[in-house]
Amino acid sequence: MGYRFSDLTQACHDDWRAYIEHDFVRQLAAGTLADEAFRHYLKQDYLFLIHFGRAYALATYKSRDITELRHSLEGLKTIIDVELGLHIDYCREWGISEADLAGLPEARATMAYTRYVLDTGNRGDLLDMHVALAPCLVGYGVISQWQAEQPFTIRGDANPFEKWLQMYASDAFQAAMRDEIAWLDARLADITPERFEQLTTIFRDATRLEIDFWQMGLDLAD
Ligand SMILES: Cc1ncc(CN)c(N)n1
Repeated sequence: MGYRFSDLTQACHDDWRAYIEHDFVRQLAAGTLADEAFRHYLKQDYLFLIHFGRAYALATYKSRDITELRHSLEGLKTIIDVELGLHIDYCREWGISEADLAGLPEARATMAYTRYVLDTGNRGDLLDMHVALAPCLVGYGVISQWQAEQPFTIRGDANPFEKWLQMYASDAFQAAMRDEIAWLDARLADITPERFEQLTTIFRDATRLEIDFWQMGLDLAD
């Protein structure tokens, strides 16, 4: 049959574009996002990343051989060492201490998205799990590329969110995104149309939950 990752984004085209080109993404790129919206997002993203670390740990547990184990471990390390470590330092720069982060109430959008991914991983196999994780890892890499192409994007000191933009444009993050796409392409190459439909549902659900996460930031929703 020969499916690829791009077939998933194509099958969910409208939701995927609504996620990649969301107002929150545009305002970050233009440097016009309200500070409070960004702080709210940063706090909830800390909780999100903790649960995503757990999800990658589950993917590691579900691995069947050394290749899968290594791949899942790379994902886990990207979340814990690269993203979460930078995130804690970055929150401090925005006036949010580790003590603040430790006591945060979880917003409903955070709960819905993270528990959806964990549930998908629990009941499914490694491919279900990676497809549920793809809007996160691949999505932010694609968002960074999209922002780089927009005429309204401001880079450098003039943009208060420059460091956030840098993180997802970084070679380390972009390489992790490419690896994930290659891994998915290899697994999607020999699945049936029925299996592709199942995976499309998971990919669409996770993408829509990412949209809700951006919106939660804009609305300061709890
Ligand atoms: C909600 C969300 N989605 C994705 C990412 C990028 N790993 C993130 N930090 N936060």
